[in-house]
Amino acid sequence: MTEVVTSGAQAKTPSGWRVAVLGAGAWGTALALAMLRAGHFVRLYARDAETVAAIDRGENPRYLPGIAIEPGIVATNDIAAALSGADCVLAVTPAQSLRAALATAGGHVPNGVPLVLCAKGIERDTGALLSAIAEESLPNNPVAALSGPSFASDVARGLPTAVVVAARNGDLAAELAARFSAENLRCYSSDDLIGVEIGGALKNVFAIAAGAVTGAGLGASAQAAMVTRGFVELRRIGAAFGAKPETLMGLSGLGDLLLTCSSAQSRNFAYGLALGQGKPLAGLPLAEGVPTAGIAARIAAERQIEAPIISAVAAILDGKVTIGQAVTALMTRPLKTETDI
Ligand SMILES: NC(=O)C1=CN([C@@H]2O[C@H](COP(=O)(O)OP(=O)(O)OC[C@H]3O[C@@H](n4cnc5c(N)ncnc54)[C@H](O)[C@@H]3O)[C@@H](O)[C@H]2O)C=CC1
Ligand SMILES: O=C(CO)COP(=O)(O)O
Repeated sequence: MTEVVTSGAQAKTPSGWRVAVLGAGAWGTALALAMLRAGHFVRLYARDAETVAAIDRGENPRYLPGIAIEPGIVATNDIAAALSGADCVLAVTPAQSLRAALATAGGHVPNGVPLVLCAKGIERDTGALLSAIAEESLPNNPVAALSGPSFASDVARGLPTAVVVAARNGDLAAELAARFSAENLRCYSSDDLIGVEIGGALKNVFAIAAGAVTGAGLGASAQAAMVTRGFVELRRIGAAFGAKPETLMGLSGLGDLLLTCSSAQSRNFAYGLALGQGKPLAGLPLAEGVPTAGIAARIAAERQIEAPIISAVAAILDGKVTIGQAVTALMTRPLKTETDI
């Protein structure tokens, strides 16, 4: 599976893989840089020629403004060229575009190579987890997920970051984690694919809630209460899907909640902030929690899982209730034992 490429900036170490990254937005570009630094030969697929040209110039101003893209990444808008001979594929489109992206990529992904899902979300129309979409779209490729507290700009700048790589096969997860790790990217491994996916998908919904709490001026105490009780909902939904509780206590659950519920650098938090401040929402950058909130609320209702914060976020986003009404409803719910998970 490995090949030593000896020419120019694309030279790779003997242990380097040919890694294809699908999606040249903020996270795809950051991960392409991380893979390059880990010694891999990287091809980055962008749908538009403009992004390819920008990356060739050493920048991606639309998605990672102000960050220099090191030479060595081969950008292309030719999907066949991006995937030809790949040892590993990273899918880094938005969650709602994954199915379409894999349909385009499908015939070009070499059989048997791992497909690593790097998006965070649940498919709005079907309720499918991204691993289910991947296993359906590419049945001949083992599926993994990379998740955890990791802002694209931090990773692109090479700041120290820890993530988790999960696959149903723990040996595959460990191999991917070892191959992806580099000086400033520490990858833990896990065999709890579903737990890692659910943590990454649902934290976005709570990040919107956290932004809204801040934007509406409800105070730091409300913020802490919301994140804590949100975590309870995450654990309930995770349990219903068979996730291990310790996974949700890890980087892809608690870790990413801590990051994105406390920083306006998070696009989901920023979306909630604008919502709480009554500012316009149109034109804001991708906030994966928006489509995920509605479907997560539906899944919770169908499975009779108590998830009042997720339901409140979905109802606010649908314009069915105001933030004030949602807070009143949450505060006046029947009292209960805290440990009643
Ligand atoms: N930006 C971040 O800090 C992080 C993002 N993520 C996750 O990664 C996913 C992608 O996020 P970003 O890259 O930040 O979004 P982005 O909005 O910066 O970029 C999305 C990219 O996907 C491309 N795209 C959309 N549909 C496509 C398709 N069908 N085929 C090929 N490319 C397609 C777009 O052209 C764009 O370049 C999201 O699920 C997000 O939650 C995860 C960790 C960190
Ligand atoms: O998932 C992320 C960091 O771990 C990025 O969060 P946002 O999509 O909210 O910016």
